[in-house]
Amino acid sequence: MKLKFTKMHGAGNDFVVIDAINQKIDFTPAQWQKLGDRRFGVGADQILVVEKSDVPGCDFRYRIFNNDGGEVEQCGNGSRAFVKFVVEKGLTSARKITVETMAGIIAPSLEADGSITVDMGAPVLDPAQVPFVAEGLQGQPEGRETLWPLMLELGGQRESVQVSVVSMGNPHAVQVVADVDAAPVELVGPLIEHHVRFPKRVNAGFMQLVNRQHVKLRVFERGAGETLACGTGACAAVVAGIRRGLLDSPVRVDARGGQLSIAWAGEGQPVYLTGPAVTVFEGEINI
Ligand SMILES: N[C@@H](CCC[C@H](N)C(=O)O)C(=O)O
Repeated sequence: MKLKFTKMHGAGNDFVVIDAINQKIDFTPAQWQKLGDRRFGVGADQILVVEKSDVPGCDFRYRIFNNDGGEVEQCGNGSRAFVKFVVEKGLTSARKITVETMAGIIAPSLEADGSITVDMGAPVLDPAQVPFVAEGLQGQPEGRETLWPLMLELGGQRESVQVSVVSMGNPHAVQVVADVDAAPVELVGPLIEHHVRFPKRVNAGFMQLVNRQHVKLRVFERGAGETLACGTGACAAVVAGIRRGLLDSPVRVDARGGQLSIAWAGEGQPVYLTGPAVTVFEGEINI
């Protein structure tokens, strides 16, 4: 079939966005992979699908596929692209929408100046629900937060790293590093992503503290590798930093592909993600 798509990005985290309200979509994992493939397909970190929602009060349903073909629960940068897409395509005239995701309901708003803020919902902090297997491990209490040791096999050596575990609908393991540019993201990221204590795998964040309201962040994403920015990763990192008493809301997050801003008022409260969304081009592919 010929599929119409839009290529978009949010701070360099790139997406193929598909209107599945006006096109019939029933793809296999191999077809999602082809759309995400930078050589044999279009190329993207994630493929975002716009559908109608059956949930009362929800404007749309938002589905997310990593470029490895797997469907996942949430994507923060993608949610900004989502609202821009449905407004630009005339699928809604509202600028604030409610969107059903696999992880619950989120509410992105497109402002007149083009900026987009998303109510991402409250973070999940119970390790078992991340999910993270904490049994048998001794967490290190630090303020109200617990840091968990993760044992990694690095070139025949065993090394322990300390991570905070947070779910923003999808799982994150965040560690603080002294210098994010020197952090071994490509080496350590896959080991954390596939660590046995994360039964659904995990997104691995590496955060450098610049000051109490400014961090630098790199994320090795589950199912996509290192991306130029990760919206839920930025939310999780800031939540972890605030809980550890290292950061104060709002926090500027510098990713390699752009800048995000995260605000969080504390436990039980929603996380607000603000940043850009850009339409790059429209296309059609035989799939
Ligand atoms: N880039 C995203 C996250 C996409 C999903 C993630 N790789 C996962 O598997 O959970 C973001 O901006 O949040």
